[in-house]
Amino acid sequence: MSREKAEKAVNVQVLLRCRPFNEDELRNNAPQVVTCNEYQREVAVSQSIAGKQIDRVFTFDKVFGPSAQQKDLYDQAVIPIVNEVLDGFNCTIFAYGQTGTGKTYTMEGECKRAKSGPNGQLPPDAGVIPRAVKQIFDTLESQNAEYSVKVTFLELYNEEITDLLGHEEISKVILEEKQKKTLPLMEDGKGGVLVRGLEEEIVTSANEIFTLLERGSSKRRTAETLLNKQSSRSHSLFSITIHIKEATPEGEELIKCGKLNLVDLAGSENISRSGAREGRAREAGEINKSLLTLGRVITALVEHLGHIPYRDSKLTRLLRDSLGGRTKTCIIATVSPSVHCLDETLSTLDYAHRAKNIKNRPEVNQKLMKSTLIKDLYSEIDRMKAEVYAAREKNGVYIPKERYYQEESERKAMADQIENNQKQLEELQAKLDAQIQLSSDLGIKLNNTEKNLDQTCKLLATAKEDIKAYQYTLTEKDFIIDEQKKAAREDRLSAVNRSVVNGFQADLAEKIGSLSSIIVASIARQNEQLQCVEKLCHSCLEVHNKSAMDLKDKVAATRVLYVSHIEAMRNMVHLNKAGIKASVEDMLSMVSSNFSSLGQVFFNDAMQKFHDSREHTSEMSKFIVELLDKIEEETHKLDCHAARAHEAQTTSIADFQKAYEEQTQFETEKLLVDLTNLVSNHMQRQKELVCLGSLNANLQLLNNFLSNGVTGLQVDVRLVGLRDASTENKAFLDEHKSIMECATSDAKRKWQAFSAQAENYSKESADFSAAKHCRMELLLQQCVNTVDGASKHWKKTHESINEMSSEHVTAVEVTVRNAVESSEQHDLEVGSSGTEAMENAVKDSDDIRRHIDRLTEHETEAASGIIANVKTHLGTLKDLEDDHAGRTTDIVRHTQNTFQNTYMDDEPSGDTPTRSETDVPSKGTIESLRSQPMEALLEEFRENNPYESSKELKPSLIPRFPLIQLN
Ligand SMILES: Nc1ncnc2c1ncn2[C@@H]1O[C@H](COP(=O)(O)OP(=O)(O)OP(=O)(O)O)[C@@H](O)[C@H]1O
Repeated sequence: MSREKAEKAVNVQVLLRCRPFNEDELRNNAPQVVTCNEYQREVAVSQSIAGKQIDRVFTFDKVFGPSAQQKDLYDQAVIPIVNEVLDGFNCTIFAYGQTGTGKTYTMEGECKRAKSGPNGQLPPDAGVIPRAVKQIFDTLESQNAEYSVKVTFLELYNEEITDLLGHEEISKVILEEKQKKTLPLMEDGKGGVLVRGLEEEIVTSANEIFTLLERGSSKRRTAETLLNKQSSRSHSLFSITIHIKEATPEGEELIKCGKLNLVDLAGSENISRSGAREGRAREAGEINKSLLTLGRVITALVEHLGHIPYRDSKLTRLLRDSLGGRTKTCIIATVSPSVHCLDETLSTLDYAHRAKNIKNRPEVNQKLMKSTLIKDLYSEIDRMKAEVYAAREKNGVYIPKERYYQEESERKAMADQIENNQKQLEELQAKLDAQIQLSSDLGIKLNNTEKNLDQTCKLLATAKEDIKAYQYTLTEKDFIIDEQKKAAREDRLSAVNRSVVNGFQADLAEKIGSLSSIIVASIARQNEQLQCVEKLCHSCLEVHNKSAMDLKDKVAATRVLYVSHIEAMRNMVHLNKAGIKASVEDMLSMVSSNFSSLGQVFFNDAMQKFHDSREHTSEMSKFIVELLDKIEEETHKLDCHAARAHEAQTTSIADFQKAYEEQTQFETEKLLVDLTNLVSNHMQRQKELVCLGSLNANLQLLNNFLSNGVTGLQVDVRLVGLRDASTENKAFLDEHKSIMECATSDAKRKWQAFSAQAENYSKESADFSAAKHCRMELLLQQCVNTVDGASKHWKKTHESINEMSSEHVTAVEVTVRNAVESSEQHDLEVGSSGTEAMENAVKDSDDIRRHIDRLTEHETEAASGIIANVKTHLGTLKDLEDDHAGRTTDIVRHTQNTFQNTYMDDEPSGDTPTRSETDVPSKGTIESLRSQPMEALLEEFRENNPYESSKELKPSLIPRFPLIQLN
């Protein structure tokens, strides 16, 4: 192969299509074993081999999974091929796969009547053939080219070819088929095949081809029924040849030629699976012949063997150019996803995978000039005529010279090869004979060796039996000797052991006695200490109770004090009120007496003034009454507040006391219960003399518990509550004091205003009196002459009026001053009583706080006492524990010493020299020997050790350990 040609070589393109599950598979719920990865162009097949799941992965040029549509496959894989046909290449597409995997579906499609619809669209199920036809015609039409298209549609069944486009009546075809069985095959001059009698239909439109296809398919179906053919066992070949007219720039006409072969192969399954029986075996064989030859052709092409067996089947002869020739080839392998087809799927995948390695050297068909083409056709006709003539005349086959020479040389080469093979065969035969001779010699030797081996084995068995008997006798002897030796040694050792054990027992009893007395003493001490703790707890409780009682008394006393204070204040207020009321009444009565003593005639104006003054006085009196009411109200409020404060304090103290008592009681009870448990646990543990370490844990528990008890007295919270209540009281009293101060200053102000006004009134009335006096003097002067006697009288009257006025003013002044003084006094009293009450409250609060502090101190002292006590107790227990530990270690050490050093048993040691004591037996030995003579010993030995089981010693003869018996 030249370099240029090798460069042009292209691999056969192999696609894989996996169909979806069919209804049967879905109904049977068949597991899926094929997985397609279209993107990676991989197909994975899951196999279960020896219980292991193994995946085999195959890679192809393109992979179409179950969901791939007809259009997808066509667009991605076939369109480029059809374009190449239109460019003048010859291309072939094979569909290869097991029956029922979709070869026909892929090539033809479900819709046999694949005629395009009104808008030229094909149905979605249309396969490769209708789509290719449509693409070809669409392209030619769009190019406005001059073209001619020819189609052939053949069926290859049982190595017989049928033209599916023949115009004969079906019955005629069947008759011909039955008579001739086959259409004769002639070879053309170029190594291709010419099928005589085939009709090449010249068509002008896609629809015409669809009609022809339909006719061909129906012919096939009829033949299937009438001739009992099975379409799955036939190969179908649809070819479409295109001639397109082109013109050179010089105006010469050229013909471009391209051919597309679309082959739907028979089912690839083996004969047994295809259901071939008896009469059909030949048929199946023939089918296989085509497929097998196809496989062999592929192998030869892949392995670059010199001879490619195209001629061995009609299929390979028909498609010779598509396999390793100048044609571009594509194989579509079809598989099922189901586990039921696993074997066939794997075989298809292997087959298709191998086919990937076939290399073709596609060449574009030379464009022929029309004249050349016509010339060629004429010469073709001549050649064919010559062939026919030669066939008729020579009653044989006409073969062109070149072909003859080529075949002759091939034949010669094959003859040479056969000769070579023959020689190789002979050499191999000689080698085989030599090997057979060698193996027969070896067989004889092997027989002899086997015989020898049998004899040796028998001898060995006899020797083994003898050895066993000797060993038994030897063991018998050993046993007797051992028994005799043991008896002597046992006597001695048992005496020593007994004294050691007795000594040890006494020692142990003494130690245990002293230990138990120590434990009893320690328990008594612990009891004492625990009682001490209990007492401390009781005293603590008493202190608490006493403190609580004191607190109660203190609070009650405070309350009484408060009540008495408030009562005193209330009395004082009443007193003041009564005094003020009385002085006002005095004043009123005085004013009214003055009023009555003045003459109605002369003192109308003065009366008016006095009337005003009385109104002012009554207003003042009202104000004072109001003031007193206010003071009373404030006092009442103070009283209420004091009662509330007292109540709150009493409640909080009672709560505190209750909580404190409960907590103390609970803690004490818990403490006692825990202590009792602890003591009983401890006693129990002491008795068991083990687990001394747990004492520490118990003591730790006790310590924790007591510290919890102390910290559990949460008095601070309640103290804070009391303090808050006192502060609240103080704030309230402060507020009350400020109210009282306000009221007092207000009253003062009013009194001052009132007294000023009263003074004014007095002055006015004095002025008024003076004016009257002057007027009266004038009148008197005028009437002096007339009323002498009356002069003295009026004088007296005037004097008496003056006197009365001054008296009246003085009396009012005195009254007012008294009222002011009493008010000030009252103010002072209220102030002092408020201060006193406040001081009392503060003092009481401080007392309570101090009392509680003292209480806390007492408690802390009591708790520290308990802790100190417990610490002492802990120390004592630690000493106790150390003491116990020391003593226990003594016992253990002593025991170890006794059993490891002092105690001895009947264990044979290598150090003991072989003594001659057997010769001089002790008394005990003699006795034992007397009671057990040799025969008896032998009998005992044989009874315990029958000859068959002489290898195993009876348990009684196994040496015992010294402690087994003691414990
Ligand atoms: N990709 C697919 N999508 C949908 N249906 C499919 C597909 N492939 C095959 N089938 C269906 O599976 C059934 C068998 O398919 P088909 O007749 O094409 O198989 P085959 O390989 O040509 O079998 P045989 O060797 O017997 O001719 C048909 O009913 C077809 O419609």
